[in-house]
Amino acid sequence: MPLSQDELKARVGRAAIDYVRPGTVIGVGTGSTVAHFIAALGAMPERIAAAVSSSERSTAALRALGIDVLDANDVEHLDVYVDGADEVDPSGYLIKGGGGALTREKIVAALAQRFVCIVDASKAVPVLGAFPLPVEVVPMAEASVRRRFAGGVLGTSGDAVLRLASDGTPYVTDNGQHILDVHGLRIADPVAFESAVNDIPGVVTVGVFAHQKADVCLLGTADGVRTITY
Ligand SMILES: O=C[C@H](O)[C@H](O)[C@H](O)COP(=O)(O)O
Repeated sequence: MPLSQDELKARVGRAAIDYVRPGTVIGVGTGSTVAHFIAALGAMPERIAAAVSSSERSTAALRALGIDVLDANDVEHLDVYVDGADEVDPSGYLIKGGGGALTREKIVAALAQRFVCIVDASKAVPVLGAFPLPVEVVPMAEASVRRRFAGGVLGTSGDAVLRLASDGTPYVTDNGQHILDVHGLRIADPVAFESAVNDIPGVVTVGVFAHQKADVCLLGTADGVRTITY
């Protein structure tokens, strides 16, 4: 029987423990794949000293396991940051933010020496953009940012849709902002594209992680966990 997507996520979550040195402070991402990594952290015989977390959700899960969570302002440097992704391309460039945590994820990733990305094989793509690109925006800029994507950014245009919560109201991030999910993009140059979107007034963070790309990707496949180093 083929392995379920969740089992592939669990395998890479457990495999990422090999990149964690006991006694260090590490960065922890957000999402269903990271939930498996957090569970594995809790089971480490020699524990980490503490974590810096990228979301309220991950903070709660870490604290429930007795793991200390530090404020990012009190940490200058992390050995490693472990997080999932919505898409990963052959260079280790990512789309992230499907779970809404992109801004804090980028902040914590930027503190780390090494970004270990954990994904199941369905996330590997030749070119970023099939997954609707999350863009965190200040609410008063939603219409102008939407128009900018409709008009095209670096030769690719898309339909930016306001993300809604389950009750139909706008989804609100941990930072009190909204998210536009941009459909129909084809991101040929992730580095230039990330910078171009960050320059649009009202954009808090774009979910392209090119300046904070993965250094290592643990890809969960039917044949086992594949390690890709960029
Ligand atoms: O905001 C959420 C994050 O970027 C997640 O890492 C990403 O959406 C992947 O999530 P999952 O591991 O649940 O597929």
